[in-house]
Amino acid sequence: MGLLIDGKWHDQWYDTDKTGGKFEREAARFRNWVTADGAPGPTGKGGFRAESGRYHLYVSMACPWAHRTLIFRALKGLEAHVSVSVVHPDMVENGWEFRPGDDRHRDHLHDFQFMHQLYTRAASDYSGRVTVPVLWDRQTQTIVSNESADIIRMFNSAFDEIDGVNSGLDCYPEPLRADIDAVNDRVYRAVNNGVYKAGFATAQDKYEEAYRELFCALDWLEERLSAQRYLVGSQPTEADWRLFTTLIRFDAVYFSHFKCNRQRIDDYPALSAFLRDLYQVDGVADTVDIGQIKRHYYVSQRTINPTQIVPVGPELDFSAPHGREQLS
Ligand SMILES: N[C@@H](CCC(=O)N[C@@H](CS)C(=O)NCC(=O)O)C(=O)O
Repeated sequence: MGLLIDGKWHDQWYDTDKTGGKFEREAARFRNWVTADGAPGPTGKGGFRAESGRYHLYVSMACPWAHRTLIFRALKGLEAHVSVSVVHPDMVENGWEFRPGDDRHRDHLHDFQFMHQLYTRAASDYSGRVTVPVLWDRQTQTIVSNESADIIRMFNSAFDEIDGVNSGLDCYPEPLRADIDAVNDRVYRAVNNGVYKAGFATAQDKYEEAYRELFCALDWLEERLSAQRYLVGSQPTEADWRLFTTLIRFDAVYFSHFKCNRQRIDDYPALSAFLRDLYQVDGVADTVDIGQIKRHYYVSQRTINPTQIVPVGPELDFSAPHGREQLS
């Protein structure tokens, strides 16, 4: 675990001293957008036109933020148009790594050994954390974006004119945007990032604050999902998928490793059925790898789990019936 300073790798854990033990996530630095015609998007510069075969996505199967992008790639039928490389789940002194020679964990474009080499290829003096996901442009040899919230919006619509893309699916429909944004905002703060705020806190009060905010939000989501099948509207939207990637990791990792242990998702009737409902959407199960998820957190975060022992349980069955059809 470390970061780049002026293009040089430094092995260091998150610095929570200056924030009194509170974990604060660093903002992503590459914020350009792929658009249908290459015009600039909401941030960054233009020149990134949606083209089949031009872009490459770097992910970890363990990472909830990268997971969002894999789900959108699958739902939108982008597999043939946006290629993927997967880093190895162990993220230790060199940060995210590839394993040249291991086809499952190779950098298919450069055969780099470390993810930080990709960042310095894009910006030789880069300072900051080296995170996944990354959307890479083969044409200009740079990082388009390392912000998952933006990448899923690009995948949702920018490639729609390309043959074979599922252009009929819109997970961020115009009339629902304000509601989706409002749900996203709370879910991000209290749930997606909330589990990390609890797990990475180095002061008791900061952990407890995050814990309370997290379960208060999960109670609110449970109530909302007891009356409706999806968080906003009558089809799954971005809001559902953004919640999904945290829920699927919760009982296996966040409950124990991050001490988010008031209750499991399995103990919430609506949230657990909602989780199974989304898991059973075509193409989604293939994006879920519980083995890599557990391995990454328990092995990589040695300040939390110094023995690096990976728990065997819990038993999880996301394929069981969800019974939520009648809520549609
Ligand atoms: N804002 C980023 C956050 C991505 C992120 O923090 N990814 C984690 C993995 S789950 C990571 O790569 N962490 C490495 C580090 O912080 O050094 C996004 O949503 O794309």
